[in-house]
This record gives sequence, structure tokens and C-alpha cells, in this order.
Amino acid sequence: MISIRELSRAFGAQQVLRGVTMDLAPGTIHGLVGANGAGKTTLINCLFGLDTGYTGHVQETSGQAIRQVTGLLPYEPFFYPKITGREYLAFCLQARRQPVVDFSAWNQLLELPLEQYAEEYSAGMKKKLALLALLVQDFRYLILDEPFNGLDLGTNLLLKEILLRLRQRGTGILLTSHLLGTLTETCDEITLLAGGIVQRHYLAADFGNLATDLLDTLYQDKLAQITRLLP
Ligand SMILES: Nc1ncnc2c1ncn2[C@@H]1O[C@H](COP(=O)(O)OP(=O)(O)OP(=O)(O)O)[C@@H](O)[C@H]1O
Repeated sequence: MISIRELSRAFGAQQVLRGVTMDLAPGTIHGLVGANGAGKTTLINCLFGLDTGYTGHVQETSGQAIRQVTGLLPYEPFFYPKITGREYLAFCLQARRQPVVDFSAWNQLLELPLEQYAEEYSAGMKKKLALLALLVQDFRYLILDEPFNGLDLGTNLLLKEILLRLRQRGTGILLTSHLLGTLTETCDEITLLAGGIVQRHYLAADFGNLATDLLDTLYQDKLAQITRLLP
């Protein structure tokens, strides 16, 4: 299990995370929600070790290094210039000292032009390529920052199916999304971040309350403002 305890992160005077505690268990899909700027990407960066300026504890409880067993889909995947999709996939595998496998079966699903330069891909194709690089590896955990964002409708459905399969096979998946329906259809648990803290953990039975909580509690004043603006 990946355990996050009392994680805090500030940027200058701005305290973004204030003692966040949550777990990611193998064989579960855990959603992370919160308003723009709530600190989801910051949490992910700390969790994956891309950002080390935090206090608190992040560990894989069986003692494995998180980066060894975890694949990360960043919010905006980065690609070196003049590298083809196929070269990028091979590079990702070689960087982890894994054999370069045949990508064609996976690519039948995602239909990427693998001989084309990745930097010339559309935004959605770039996301697909970064996803493909994770799917061809065998990670114990996946951290996916907005995986559905920018994907076409068909690929959204495929990705949902893939995530459910991976969960069945024991992968622990942490994902952020602003698409409530997608989250409630896939997640076992959803954590709501607000004001730098965990506002609430929701289990599947409570998902019905999530939209109500978001709209009624957190945005009550904004709903009133809409009524004032559009009487
Ligand atoms: N490197 C940084 N330096 C300064 N401030 C930062 C840095 N990274 C993030 N922040 C600030 O931390 C806050 C949280 O940002 P973060 O990207 O984690 O939010 P988020 O929940 O992922 O938002 P979104 O839903 O818009 O992607 C924001 O106010 C952001 O400006």
C-alpha cells in the first residue's frame, strides 16, 4: 500500500497542502478531486518524488521505492523533440531496464501513428502515447493526473475499461479528474481536497453525497452569486 501521512507543502507564503493523510491500496481505484488549485498535482508530485520540498511521510508499506513500482501520467506529458512515438515507448522501457516489447497489440486500441514525431501529435494523442508507455509496463501502482482530459469519447470509454481490468489484476490506481460521473463509475474511494486538507473521504456508498457536498456546501455562495448575476 502507498501511505501518505501528514503531507504538507508550501510555496513561499502559500500553504498548499496542510497535513494530508490518505492511502492507495493495491487493487483499488482512488479518485482525488478538488477545485482548480486545490493541490492535487502538488500532492502527486510529492508522492512520486518529483517534489521533495514537503514535510510528512510518503511510503510504500512493503518497503519498495515508490518510483520503482509506480507509473506516473503527468498532467502535461513531456516529449523530447525529434523522437517518434515508437522511440518514446522504447526509451521509457529501456530507462527502466525492461525489454522492448511489441507495442502493436496495445496500439490497436489507441491507434497512434508511432512513426511520427511525438511533439507533432495533438494534445489527445500525446496523452494516449504517455498512457501507452505505462500500459506496456507492469506497474503495481499507477498515478494518473487527469487521464481522461483531452481523450476522445471512444478512448475515454476504453480507458475506463482498461482501468477496471487493471484494478481486477491488483493494480492500485490514483487518479485525478474533474469529471464526476467518470470518477463515480470507476473509483472505489474518492478523496476531496479543499483548503489544503482532506475535506472528506467518500466510499462508493457515499458517492451520491459528493455532488451535493460540492455544490451545496463548497459552492453555496457561488450558486447564490449566479442567481444574483442571472436573476
Ligand atoms: N512550483 C510552484 N511554485 C509556486 N506555486 C505553485 C507551484 N506549483 C503549484 N503551485 C501552486 O499551488 C497551488 C496548487 O496547484 P496544483 O497544480 O497542485 O493544483 P491542482 O489541484 O492540481 O489544480 P488543477 O485542478 O487546476 O490542475 C496553486 O495555487 C498553484 O499556483
